[in-house]
Amino acid sequence: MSTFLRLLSLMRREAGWMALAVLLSAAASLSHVGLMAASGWFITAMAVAGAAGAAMNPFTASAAIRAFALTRTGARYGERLVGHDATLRFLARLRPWFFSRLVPLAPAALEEERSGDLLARLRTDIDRLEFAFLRILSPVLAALVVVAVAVAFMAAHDGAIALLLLGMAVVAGAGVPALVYALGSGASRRLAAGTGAYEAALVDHLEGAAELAIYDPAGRHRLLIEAQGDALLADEQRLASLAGAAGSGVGLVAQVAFLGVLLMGAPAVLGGTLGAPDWAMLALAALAVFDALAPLPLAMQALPATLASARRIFALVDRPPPVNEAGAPAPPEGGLVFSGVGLTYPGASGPALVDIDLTLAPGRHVAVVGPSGSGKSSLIALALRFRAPDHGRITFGGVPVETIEADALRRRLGVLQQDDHLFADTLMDNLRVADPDASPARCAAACATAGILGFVEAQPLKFETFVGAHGTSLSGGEARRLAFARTLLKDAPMLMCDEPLEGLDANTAREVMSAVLDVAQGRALLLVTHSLVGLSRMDEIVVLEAGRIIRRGPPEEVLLFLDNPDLIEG
Ligand SMILES: Nc1ncnc2c1ncn2[C@@H]1O[C@H](COP(=O)(O)OP(=O)(O)OP(=O)(O)O)[C@@H](O)[C@H]1O
Repeated sequence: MSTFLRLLSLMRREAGWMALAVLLSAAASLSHVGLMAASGWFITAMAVAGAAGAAMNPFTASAAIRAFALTRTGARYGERLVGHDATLRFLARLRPWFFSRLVPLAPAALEEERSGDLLARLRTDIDRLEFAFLRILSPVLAALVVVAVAVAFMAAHDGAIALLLLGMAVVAGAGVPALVYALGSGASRRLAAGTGAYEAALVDHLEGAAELAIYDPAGRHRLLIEAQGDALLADEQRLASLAGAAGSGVGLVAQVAFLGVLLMGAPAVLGGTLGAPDWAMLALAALAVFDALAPLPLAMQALPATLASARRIFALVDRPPPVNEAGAPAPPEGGLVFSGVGLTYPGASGPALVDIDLTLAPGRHVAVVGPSGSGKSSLIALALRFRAPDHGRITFGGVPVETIEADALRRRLGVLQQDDHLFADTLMDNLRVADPDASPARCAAACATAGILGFVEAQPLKFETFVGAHGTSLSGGEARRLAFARTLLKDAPMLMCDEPLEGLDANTAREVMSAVLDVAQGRALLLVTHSLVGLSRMDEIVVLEAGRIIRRGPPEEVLLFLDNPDLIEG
C-alpha cells in the first residue's frame, strides 16, 4: 500500500486533471445509467398509455434521452482526452526523473545490474505505471461515485431495491475483483519481474551470439530463454482467461440484480404503489450501473504488476549514490594526493587497496605497475570519484575531493580506461563525446597523435565510418587508438591511462607509448601498465601487490626490481 501511496504522491502535479478525468468518467457512466433508465421509463410509459388509449407527452422523456446520450458521449470523450493527457504527462515526467536518479549511480552502484533489465525498468516498468491511474484509480473512484448516486436514486423510490443494488454492486465491484486478485496476483507479479529478466537474457543472448555459436551449437542457451518466454506467455494466458471469466462474472451479477429488481418491484406494481414505467426504469438503471463496475476486476488484475513495477523502480531510485556528486567548483589547478587510502568492494573477501600514499603533482609522470588484480584500476576509479575510499583522504589542489563537484573534478582528468566504451555511432561522433564542438581539424590532429589518422583516411566514409556496437568493426588496436584520440580531445591537465598498450603488438605499443608521453609533456600523467615500455621515462614508478605499495622510486631503482616477470605479467 505504501508503494501505491508513494506512486500517487508522484502524480501530485497531474492531480487536478486526474480528478477532472474521474468526474468525467463518473458523469459518462451516470449518463449511461440515466439513458437506460429514461429509455425504460419512456418505452413502458408509451406502452401503458397506448394500452389504456390515453394521451402522453413524449417530449420531456425524449429530450432527457437525447440529453443523456449527448452527455454520455461528450463525457466519455472528455474523460479519455483528459485522463490520457494527464497520464502521458506523468509518464513524460517520470522517465527523465528516473533517468536522472540512475545517472549518479553509474557505474559503481549499477555494476551488478544487467543492461537489459535496466532498459526494462526504464521502458516496460514505467509504461506499466500508467495503469496506476487509467486502469486502477480512475475506474475505482468513478465506480464509487456511480454506485453512491445510483443507490441514492433507488432509495428515493424503494429502500429494499436500493439495498439489493448495493449488495450486488459489492459482489461485482469487490467480490469478483478480490477473487481475480487472489487467483491472478502470482502470475501478474511474475510477469512484472519476469519481463525484465527475459529482456535482460535476450540482450545478453544477442551480445554473446558469437560465443554461443562457438560454445553452444546445440542451442541450450536459446532453449532456456524460450522456456522463460513460454512461462511468461502462460502467465499472460492465465490472466487473459481470468479477465474473460471475471467479465462474465460481473455480467452474471448484473443479470441477477436486474431480475432481482423486477421480482422485488412486482408486488408494488401489482399493489399500485409503483408505476410500471418506474419499475422498468429502476430495473434498467440497476443493469446499467454494472457497466461502471465491469473494469474493476481488471483493475485488481493490474494492481500486483503495477506495484511490482513501481517497487522495481523505487528500489533503484532509493539506492544511495556511491559518491556525492554535488560540491564546490574544482580548484583551477593542483595535484592529486592519496593519503592512507583504503578500499574494500562490497561483498569482497579482502581489501582491494590498503594504505595508499600517492602524489600526482602537476607535470609529474607516475607509473603504477603490478600483477593483475593488484588494485591498479581501483586507483583510477577512486581518482574519478566513481567510488569513495573506505578510509584515508584524497585531495585535489589541497581540497578534499568529496567536497568538489564530481563533474568539475572529472573535467580536469583525461582518462583512457581499460575498456573504454565505444558508442554504436560514427568515428566522428565517438570522438566528439569528449568535445561536441571539436572541429574536424582538431579531431584529425588528435587522431594523428593517437596514430589512427591513416586508418580513418583509408576508409571510404572517413570520419563518418560507423564503428558498430561497442566498436566491433574496429580491431582491438584501432579501438584503443580511437579511445586515446578521444582522451586527447578533452585536453585535460591531468592524464590517466589504464593499460594503454593492452592487446597491441610490440611496435604499435612503442608508437602509442611515445604518443602518450609526447602528449603528457607539461601535464601530470598516471600510467597504469603491465608493460615495461616507456617506464624509463617516468618520474616515479609505484609497484602494487595485493592492494599494497611494495616498492616505489625513480625508474633507475625500481626497474631493476621489475625484472621479475611474475610481477608484471598478470
Ligand atoms: N566492482 C568490483 N567489485 C568487487 N571487486 C572488485 C571490483 N572491481 C575490482 N575488484 C577486485 O579488486 C581487486 C583489484 O582490482 P583492480 O581491477 O583494481 O586490479 P588491477 O590491478 O587493475 O587488475 P588488472 O591488471 O587485471 O586490470 C581485484 O581483486 C578485483 O577482483
